Amino acid sequence: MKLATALTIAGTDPTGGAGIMADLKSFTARGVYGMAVVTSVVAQNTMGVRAIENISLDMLEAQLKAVYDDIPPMAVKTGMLATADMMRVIKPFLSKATPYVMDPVMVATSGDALIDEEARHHLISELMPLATLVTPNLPEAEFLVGRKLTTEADIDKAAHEILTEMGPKAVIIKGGHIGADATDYLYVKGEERRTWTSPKFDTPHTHGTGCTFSAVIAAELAKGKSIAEAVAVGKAFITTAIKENPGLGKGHGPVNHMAYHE
Ligand SMILES: Nc1ncnc2c1ncn2[C@@H]1O[C@H](COP(=O)(O)OP(=O)(O)O)[C@@H](O)[C@H]1O
Ligand SMILES: Cc1ncc(COP(=O)(O)OP(=O)(O)O)c(N)n1
Repeated sequence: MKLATALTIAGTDPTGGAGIMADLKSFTARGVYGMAVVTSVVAQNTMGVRAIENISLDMLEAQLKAVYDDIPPMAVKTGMLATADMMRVIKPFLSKATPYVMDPVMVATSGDALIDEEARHHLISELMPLATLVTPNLPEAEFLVGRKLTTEADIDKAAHEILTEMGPKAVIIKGGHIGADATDYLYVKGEERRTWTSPKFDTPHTHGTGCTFSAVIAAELAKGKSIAEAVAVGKAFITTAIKENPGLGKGHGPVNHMAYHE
């Protein structure tokens, strides 16, 4: 049986809610064969981040070569990339020929920083031009354009700036942080804006929502879906996953990767 393949390049979460663990669960839930390259080992749980140990650059490259020499992925997703040096190692493995979803992870829900200042800028200048889709939440989009975004018009303007000045094919700005609903705004070069809205659930269990959403989109792109089709599945998946969260942990609990069925 032939399966689509997807690779995540990201950090870990030993409690399984975010990072590589959430990505692999999401790939599997969407029927895609998942592979994973670890960038940082993160001692974290639903209450916060306790310690971070970055993988050496040699080991990072060795993992990437092991994957690409054997099973080149049909889509790639990046999450936590802690330093600019790590991005320099990863960049040669990314190509515009393979769909690439960049989740510009900067800070965990707990408020802990996951990547350093130089890395934030390098993400924009070096990796973003290669991305098929970039998936910032509102604070990440604000960092990208360097100003506060409070209205829909602000979001439109920021998205056009990201597309024209930073070079990805598409950007989706996730609005979980503003408004009464959870509305996400997708902008694909040369196409009309599209939005997806779901009810905003009043729950603390949103750990790993960004990881899960972007991983599902990468899985759908690996199957050959269009960006808009992939986002539609991502939105339906994450909405159900939050709604049906398993209520685990003492802080911001994880979502349910097994709840969504088409
Ligand atoms: N409380 C919530 N209820 C419903 N959907 C949510 C909620 N929080 C986030 N989402 C959705 O989950 C997806 C991932 O969002 P995330 O990266 O966490 O962004 P944000 O930080 O803006 O919430 C988006 O589709 C977002 O709209
Ligand atoms: C290793 C690792 N990567 C990313 C995150 C952030 O997860 P994300 O889904 O963006 O959002 P929250 O977990 O902050 O909801 C993480 N915590 N750990």
